[in-house]
Amino acid sequence: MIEMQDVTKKYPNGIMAANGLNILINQGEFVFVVGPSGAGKTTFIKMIYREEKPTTGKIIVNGVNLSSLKNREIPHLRRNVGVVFQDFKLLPTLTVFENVAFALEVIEHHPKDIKKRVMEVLALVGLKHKVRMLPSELSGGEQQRVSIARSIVNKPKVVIADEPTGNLDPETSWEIMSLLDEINTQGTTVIMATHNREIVNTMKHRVIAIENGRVVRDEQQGEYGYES
Ligand SMILES: Nc1ncnc2c1ncn2[C@@H]1O[C@H](COP(=O)(O)OP(=O)(O)OP(=O)(O)O)[C@@H](O)[C@H]1O
Repeated sequence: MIEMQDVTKKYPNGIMAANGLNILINQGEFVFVVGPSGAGKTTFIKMIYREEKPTTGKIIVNGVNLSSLKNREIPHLRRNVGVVFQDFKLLPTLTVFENVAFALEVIEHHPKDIKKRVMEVLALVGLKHKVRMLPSELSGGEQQRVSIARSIVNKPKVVIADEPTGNLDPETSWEIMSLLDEINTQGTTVIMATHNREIVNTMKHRVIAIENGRVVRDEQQGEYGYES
């Protein structure tokens, strides 16, 4: 359901952030993407939601070949691919409710349906009681919960997370991981780039290691495999 065929990515400065990626990720998998700093993890993730285009090669997401995707079709792709960032990327002037509703409203739902769906996902992430608050009034872990709620509000087939626990303490990181695990258990594919050794080694999911833009390891129930 996510497939990369001979994908390369050369940035204008000449850096090859992807150098012959061939990867197949099936619906419902939970995949950790690991590797040293600068290895190409973020580039890999950005190419899946078309934030970056590959220089050569083919990427297929949910049956859609991203190379032939027109710009006007990108919003449709983004609704099927939820994205979670290390720094949350919430809109600071919008409330918790509005941040989540904003992601949904683009599909022109009835206001009553919007409210129902937003409250449903905020309940799932345990934040029903903070709907009127602004992101600045929340802890880091709570902000990440809002961003997870936003990522799943359109019931995407895939959630991709780039270092979602990078700004969080260990306990809060585990709370976020159990949420992502729950989302995965319900059938959503989860792809997560991380430097967190303990999380990778404890959760025993598929591990894809990238170094210099190449897959150097791809193991089921894999280990983090680096020192830190
Ligand atoms: N927009 C860009 N323009 C030019 N070079 C870039 C750009 N984005 C990333 N790079 C380079 O591509 C390489 C891969 O970067 P990327 O961010 O994908 O690595 P990463 O594995 O996510 O690193 P980290 O673990 O530090 O987040 C790096 O050498 C980086 O400097």
